[in-house]
Amino acid sequence: MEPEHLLKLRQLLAPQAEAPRLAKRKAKEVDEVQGPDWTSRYCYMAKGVVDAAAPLVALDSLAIPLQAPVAEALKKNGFDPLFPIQAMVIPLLSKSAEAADDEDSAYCCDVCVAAPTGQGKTLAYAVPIVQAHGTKANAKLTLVTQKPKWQLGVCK
Ligand SMILES: Nc1ncnc2c1ncn2[C@@H]1O[C@H](COP(=O)(O)OP(=O)(O)OP(=O)(O)O)[C@@H](O)[C@H]1O
Repeated sequence: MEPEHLLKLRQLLAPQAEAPRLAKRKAKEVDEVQGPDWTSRYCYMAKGVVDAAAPLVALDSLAIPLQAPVAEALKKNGFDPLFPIQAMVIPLLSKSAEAADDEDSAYCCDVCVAAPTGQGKTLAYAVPIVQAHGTKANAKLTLVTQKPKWQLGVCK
């Protein structure tokens, strides 16, 4: 019998006809996601949170104000208001970047952001990186992104 990981790999590489069935199963798994075990601070947003009823957040009302050039660039490019995940994650990561050297701070932590495709994760982590580098010559912010390329190919 084939080992499970090889079976999974084979399914992921299956021809297009297999894709819709696999995509459906994956979407179900997303609803039951468990937090990561490598950090106590993570943010998970349920599927469909960015719909007509979800409150968008005006840039100027963020818990921590953005640096003026960053806010200006976001507005100029049509990213005001922010999606909910951005309004949650940007202030948290900005504080986390500031507290990187202070191990006593509650914000000195890893942050895991998990949300279905299209919820605005890219800016949620990119904005704090730009901000951190704008204020500190030696900003300590490490980013690891996991891109489910196969899933994206099926969803989009
Ligand atoms: N605040 C915003 N206002 C308007 N459009 C936005 C905003 N934030 C992101 N977008 C747009 O929404 C789309 C989805 O955003 P993004 O690609 O960041 O989502 P994602 O969660 O990273 O998705 P994926 O998991 O596919 O990478 C993009 O076209 C992006 O330009």
